[in-house]
Parts: sequence; structure tokens; C-alpha cells
Amino acid sequence: MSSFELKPIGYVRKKDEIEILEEFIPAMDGLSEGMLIWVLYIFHLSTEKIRVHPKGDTRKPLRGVFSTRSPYRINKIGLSAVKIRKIEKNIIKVDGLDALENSPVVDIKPFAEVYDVPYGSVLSAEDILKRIRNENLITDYIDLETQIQPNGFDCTLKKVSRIKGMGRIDFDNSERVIPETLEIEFDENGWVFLEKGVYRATLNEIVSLSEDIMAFARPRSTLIRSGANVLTAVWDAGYRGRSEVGIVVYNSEGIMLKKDARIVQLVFIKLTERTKPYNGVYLNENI
Ligand SMILES: O=c1ccn([C@H]2C[C@H](O)[C@@H](COP(=O)(O)OP(=O)(O)OP(=O)(O)O)O2)c(=O)[nH]1
Repeated sequence: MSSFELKPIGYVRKKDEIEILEEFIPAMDGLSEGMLIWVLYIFHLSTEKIRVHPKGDTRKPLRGVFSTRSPYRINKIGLSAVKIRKIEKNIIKVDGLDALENSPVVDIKPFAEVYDVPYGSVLSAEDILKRIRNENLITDYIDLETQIQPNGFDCTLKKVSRIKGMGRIDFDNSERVIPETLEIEFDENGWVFLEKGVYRATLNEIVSLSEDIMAFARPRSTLIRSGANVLTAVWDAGYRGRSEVGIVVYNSEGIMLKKDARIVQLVFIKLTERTKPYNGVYLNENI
């Protein structure tokens, strides 16, 4: 193919406003306010250049256009990641579109964390929901709406146990001993009383981390305000299981926890690249 044609699907009518052509209005179905989108448009006033001065500054030496964001480029294609502020019929109002008036728009597509964020970043609620839908990031939760948080996911109490005996930790795990535990029963109303001390808790949720996601966890602040804390380690990429955390009750009055209480928030972080997945003894634990 030596060349091909692109047709405009709309135009930038004024700052931060895209007017979609009548015939392509059905293609807007599914776009909503607040959504992050890529807008691909044409730098219609620019000319084709193969080497450019970065930022148009002639004091800077010429560079290959592929290593710059210059509008003077071979196919004159511009792209901008913007947030939809409002949709009015065929007008999409956005924030931060870096395009001149009358620029032809040639495509719009959703910004997708999975494809478009190659570097590390904390997953937002929307990203977590997508990964729950697409790759079962979390299953066996009780109520998605209650447990999803702006940048994390609240995990809930399945069972709590007393730690019996002593642990042993060495270098290569060959002499490792993980202490036994003794489960504490919930009463007939589903409550458990924990006196001052250290406990081990199992969470209801099954977490399945793909090779590009890890997680940390923090206690809910309500727990801290009640004089208790949750002890957590690192959730490795590739881990799957119903995780266990420590609970420390500092309050000499103790604490009451109800079955399924939300105790700890997981925060998911995307790695800079896919990594060798976790393959330790806790893989598929408690499933
Ligand atoms: O508070 C936590 C933190 C992590 N995990 C899960 C996820 C993690 O990937 C796995 C193993 O944790 P870690 O790597 O800390 O285990 P380890 O003690 O180093 O043992 P091994 O290397 O044998 O897995 O346990 C928990 O259940 N609780």
C-alpha cells in the first residue's frame, strides 16, 4: 500500500469542543462523561517534515521527528488523551485538548490502562473494576459497590485465629516452620471478641494478580481509630489466593469484629513491565 485515505469523523470547533459529523453519531454510543479518551486529529496547518528543531526552537539541533511531539510530521497526526466533560448531541466537550480550531478529527478511542499505561501507577477504581471484569482480579467479594474504593478495594474478614506455637524462619525456607493456628468461632450474631494480642485472619476475597500487578494493603482507618492494626506484607505479581493478614489489638479494652467486616484495603500497583510470577508456598492458598 503506497498511501491511503483518512476521512474526518468530526472537527475541533472551538477550544476543547469536538463536533462529530452527523453520519458518525452512532459511533458515539458508549462514550460517557468523565471517560478518558484518545483523540486523534490532523495538524491541518502544518507541513511535512522529517527532521525538526525540538519545540520549534532553532537554537536546538535538528532531530528525527519520531523522537519529538512536533506537529510538523510525515502524516501530520496529532493525539491527545483527554477527559470528556460533557456530551451534548454531537458535541463532545473535553478538558485539555491540544488542537487548533478546525483541526479534522480522525478517530476517538477509550484510554485503556491495560494498553496505554506501560509504566507503574496505582490503579483507580475504574481500572480495578475493569480488571475484575476482564481477568478476575478479585472474586468472592460480598458487595462490589461497598468494597470498591477510589483507589483500592476493601477486603473482608472470613475467619480469625489465635497463633499457637512458635514460628521458625531461615534463609532458604528448608527449616521454615509456620505456627499452627486455632480458629476463634463467631458468636450466634456473627461477632468475635478479640482481647489485646496478636491474631491471624483469613480474608473472604480471592485475589489473582497478573504478571504486571502487585499490591500493598493498609488497615481501614476505623480499625486504627479503635486501637488495632492489620499486619501485611507484599502481594506479588502472579499470586493467587485467599490471603492471610495479622491483626494486632493494642486496645486493652479489646475489639469486636463481625464476620465479613471490612478490615483492610488493598492498593494495586501496575509494574513497569511484566515480571516472573510468584511461585511460592502460598500460591493458591485457602482456595
Ligand atoms: O499480608 C500479606 C501479604 C501477602 N500475602 C500473600 C501474597 C503474597 O504474594 C504471598 C506470599 O507473600 P511473601 O512473598 O511475603 O511470602 P514469603 O514469606 O516470602 O514466603 P515465600 O517466599 O515462600 O512465598 O502471600 C498475604 O497473604 N498476606
